[in-house]
Amino acid sequence: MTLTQEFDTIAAISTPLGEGAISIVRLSGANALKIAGEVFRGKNLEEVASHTINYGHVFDQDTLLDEVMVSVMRAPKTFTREDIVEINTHGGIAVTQEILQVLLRHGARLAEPGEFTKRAFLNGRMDLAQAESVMDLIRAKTDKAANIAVKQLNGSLSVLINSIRQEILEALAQVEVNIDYPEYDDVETMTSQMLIEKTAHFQALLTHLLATAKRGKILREGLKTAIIGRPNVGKSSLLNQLLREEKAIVTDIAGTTRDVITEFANIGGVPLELIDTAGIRETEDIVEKIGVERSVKTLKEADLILLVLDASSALTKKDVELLKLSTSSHRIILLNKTDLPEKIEWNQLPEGFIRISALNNENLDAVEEKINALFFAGSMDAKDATVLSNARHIGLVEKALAALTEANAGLAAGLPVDLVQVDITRCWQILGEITGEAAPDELITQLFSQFCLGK
Ligand SMILES: Nc1nc2c(c(=O)[nH]1)N(C=O)[C@@H](CNc1ccc(C(=O)N[C@@H](CCC(=O)O)C(=O)O)cc1)CN2
Ligand SMILES: Nc1nc2c(ncn2[C@@H]2O[C@H](COP(=O)(O)OP(=O)(O)OP(=O)(O)O)[C@@H](O)[C@H]2O)c(=O)[nH]1
Ligand SMILES: [Mg+2]
Repeated sequence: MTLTQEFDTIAAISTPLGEGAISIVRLSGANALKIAGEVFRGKNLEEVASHTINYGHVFDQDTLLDEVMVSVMRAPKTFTREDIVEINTHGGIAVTQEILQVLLRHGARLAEPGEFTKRAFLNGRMDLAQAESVMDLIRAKTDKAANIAVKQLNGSLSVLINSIRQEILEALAQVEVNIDYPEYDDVETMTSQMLIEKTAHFQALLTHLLATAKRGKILREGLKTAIIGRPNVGKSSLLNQLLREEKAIVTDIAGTTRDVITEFANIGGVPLELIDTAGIRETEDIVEKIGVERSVKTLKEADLILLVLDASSALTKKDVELLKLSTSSHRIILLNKTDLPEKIEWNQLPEGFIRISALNNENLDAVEEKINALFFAGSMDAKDATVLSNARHIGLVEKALAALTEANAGLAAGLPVDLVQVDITRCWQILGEITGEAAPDELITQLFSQFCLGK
């Protein structure tokens, strides 16, 4: 049984400030019931059963403030592990603020941002990764991002990190045993061999976890997708089709799109940040020239390139150049205008192109399927996989992996075991910062300060 820490009683409005049906003012701490009882007229809150909701009125001295429902939850089975009282008021800025103010006058202290969740963490109800997931969940913009966060709230990442840390600890303990009780003369060699295998194993685990970070980032931020091609091949028409909306101007004049246009589209649950670019060609037009330069830059920064070619004309020098320029990245080649007689030389194209007609909305499903296959290879449906998505966690796993890589290389180069032990211990320490087991106070203060008020 963990003992909770003693803190003063805090209060805050836990719902968004605005006109709504109901707002909640929350109290947490040893005096929550006493303070609420002083302003509430109805049943005696200090006597009602735990986890009940109670009807009554809130008064400021003799002035009636609101008709309310009050939830009473006694420690330790609560979100913060302290006594919690939640006053459900009529949603409205003035009423809710007034009730908060009267609670403050009766001895509660205004909570800092994230302080309820911070107490849940400090009182051992959840670890740091779980607490952070509360914020990730609130900020999630798509259902898939929310799905990652709620799994983390349930402890999936913490369980994984804890088990890796435990394995590392066991390996380190084995080193101690070998050193203290050398049964064989070549104990140093044996220990070193064991650690080479172990560190390689841990490297594999962390590398695997890091690989999920890319997916997490895409789901959170969207996939930067550049639509490129020479003028007039149908890039803007494709953008409009994927958006199912006439966003970009389409004309038969080459050089219609002068600047980069960015729009978000939801393609099979994957948020795409679609970037329509100015057709790439040599040009003397100064405005178009800047547009073309930006297109080339966009192409270099994109996660995905949709290279559009005109199937109704023979390949041009520019097409060939663009094919070369875009090979290194994730690229899908689209042969557009297949509704017209085709003149493009198929045999000069790399395999895997898709024939479409942006004009007639033909075969765009195949484009969506290909995007999913390229980035998620079926893994979008792997609902139970733990995904790294929080930037702080990604950074720490990278650091932990670097420490292991150093250890492994050191062992391979014949460094003494006790030197390498330092790196492995550091890796264990760094991973502990994810769950908060080895997190410095300043970090904790800073993390929770980014929360919203009342959380
Ligand atoms: N009204 C209200 N709704 C809310 C919250 C809240 O604080 N108040 N939450 C706040 O984020 C979320 C729910 N999260 C919660 C998490 C744990 C406990 C809790 O009491 N845990 C106890 C076990 C309770 C039981 O099993 O009966 C515990 O862990 O000991 C409550 C809420 C979302 N909805
Ligand atoms: N037949 C046919 N015409 C198309 C197709 N897609 C686009 N077009 C036409 O091609 C012309 C150019 O289309 P846009 O979408 O403006 O081409 P773009 O690549 O954005 O051109 P720039 O912005 O100038 O680089 C327009 O007249 C479109 O209607 C298609 O699939 N079939
Ligand atoms: Mg265009």
